Amino acid sequence: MLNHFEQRNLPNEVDVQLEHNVHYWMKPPYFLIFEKQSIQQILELLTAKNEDIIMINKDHCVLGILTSEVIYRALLKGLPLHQEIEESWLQDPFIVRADESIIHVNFEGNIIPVVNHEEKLVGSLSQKEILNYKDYFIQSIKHNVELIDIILEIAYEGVAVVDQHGYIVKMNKAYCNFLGIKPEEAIGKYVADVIENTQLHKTVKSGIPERGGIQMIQGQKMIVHRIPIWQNDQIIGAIGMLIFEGVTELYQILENATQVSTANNSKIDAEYKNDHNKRKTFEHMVGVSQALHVTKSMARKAAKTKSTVLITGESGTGKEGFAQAIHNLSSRSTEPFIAINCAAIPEHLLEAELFGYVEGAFTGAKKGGSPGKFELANKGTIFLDEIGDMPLHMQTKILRVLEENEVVRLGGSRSISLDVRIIAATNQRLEECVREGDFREDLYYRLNVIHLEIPPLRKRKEDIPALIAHYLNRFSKEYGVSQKNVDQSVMEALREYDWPGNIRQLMNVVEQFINFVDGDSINYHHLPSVIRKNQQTKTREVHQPLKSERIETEILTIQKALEEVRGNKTAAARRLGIHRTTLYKKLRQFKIE
Ligand SMILES: Nc1ncnc2c1ncn2[C@@H]1O[C@H](COP(=O)(O)OP(=O)(O)OP(=O)(O)O)[C@@H](O)[C@H]1O
Repeated sequence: MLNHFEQRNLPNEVDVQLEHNVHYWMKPPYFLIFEKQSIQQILELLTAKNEDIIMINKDHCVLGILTSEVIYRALLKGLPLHQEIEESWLQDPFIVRADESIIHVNFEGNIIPVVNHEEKLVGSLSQKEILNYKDYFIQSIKHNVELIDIILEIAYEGVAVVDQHGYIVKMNKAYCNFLGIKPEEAIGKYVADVIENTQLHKTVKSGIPERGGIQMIQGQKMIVHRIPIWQNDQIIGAIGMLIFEGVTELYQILENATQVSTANNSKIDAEYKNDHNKRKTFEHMVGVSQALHVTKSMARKAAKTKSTVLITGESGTGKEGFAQAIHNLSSRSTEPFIAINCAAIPEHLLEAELFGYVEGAFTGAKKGGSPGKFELANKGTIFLDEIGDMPLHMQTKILRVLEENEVVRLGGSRSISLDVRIIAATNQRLEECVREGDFREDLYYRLNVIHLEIPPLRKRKEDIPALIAHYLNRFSKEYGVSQKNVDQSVMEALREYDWPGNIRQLMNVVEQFINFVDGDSINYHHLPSVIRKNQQTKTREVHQPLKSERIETEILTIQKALEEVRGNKTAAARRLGIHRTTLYKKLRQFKIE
């Protein structure tokens, strides 16, 4: 009887992928039978196995499932036992692919055939196996939830979580103890009715994270963090944390820390302040978006290598900041970081700037000559900004320096060997420049060893509230004015704006707020007119295709900026927070007079 089973060429185990890459191994036996069997043969098999049967062809492709019910019905009709099974008797099976999640498996029916990507049978799943797994899955979810609860409960910090409307969904023991209430007296209530002086209901509206804020609770100054929770570009709630046991504990920690630092680290501190504070590190790159985290983590990896890095991104996205942060994290951090903007230096001076010159190399050359940026960057890093704007003949010379690791000063003949790490940046699409013959292909590949693409601000809007808060704080300290609050309508307009000048433009807007807003509150009418207009245009044209909408907003923004400065392009570029060359490019591209 068993010769009806065909198990040749079938794998011993099948790997069915579950959620989160958990794998489930299926084991034989397979309840299989080839096509064209007689009723009698099938009947014997069903009696022996008490399972439904998967019918397959010679290629192990599933033809269908045969149930005992169908066979008995055939016999009742009076069909002879030697009658061959007909294809029409087969039931369409519910098939699962080997890489599918078992969570989504419909477990009606006894056996579910599992097929590979070619639709060939690779195994089967029984109802029992699926139910076992579902039990296991539910248990593991329960376990994770319990684990989170335990972590929250043992934490010293008070933790409260609110939903997007400001209603409490979780409050741990530490917070409840501090407030002197039971969790059930807090959960489901509006947070402002439970926690004194809370701002969490505002955090879910503004999206501004606050770390180390001071909040008076029960007459005591508490240190709090308020962190919005984002999901798919939407705020879905916020977490509030009470840190330490009030400010006294913080002072204690601070005192301990400063004692240690003055005793042992004063020299290191002074060096740190002198050197690092002048330059950016990754901590200076503010933002909470996934896109920024991914870019930072790639850049941290790049810092550990010696390779050339090409940073691309729109103007004002932070390319130079990233270049400095990479240098500061690299083994060259104590050596020079020399930046040069290739677009800002007139073509005839660029060569002398980069490679230096010897005495008498040209009229007006300094006595004794002068080293170029490459020499100055020796052992450190040179940052070649706007490399896409470099003239072709200079590209050839840069390539030679890269290949030979040495420079010859202008007018000189002696080669000076160099050990310089190169980080180049551009806001142009270099592949296109290569295609159009404006950029050397060999130099492009030489520079593009590690490519870091910094996303524009409009593609990481979660960063906007954090950046606004950061710059409000920084500029109010710099200008010695009191902290200002941002009205919700202002934050909405700022979040909706596309920021063509990216973070540089955002900085300028915040600086204007600090300089021109008299009271403590920044309201809608304080917004620059381009941002107000943008929001109005967006609301009007919500049904238009996204691309044309963005272009139109950009044109409006540029036109408005030009009007405001009576056509002065340098001033308009400054106002927009973009480089002058970028403005010229955009004027040409959009045919703005
Ligand atoms: N993530 C960030 N957090 C805080 N400030 C930032 C961030 N990214 C950029 N900035 C600030 O924005 C300004 C512009 O950054 P940067 O000069 O590095 O941009 P860029 O891409 O090199 O611009 P360009 O292409 O015009 O030269 C700088 O003042 C920088 O400090």
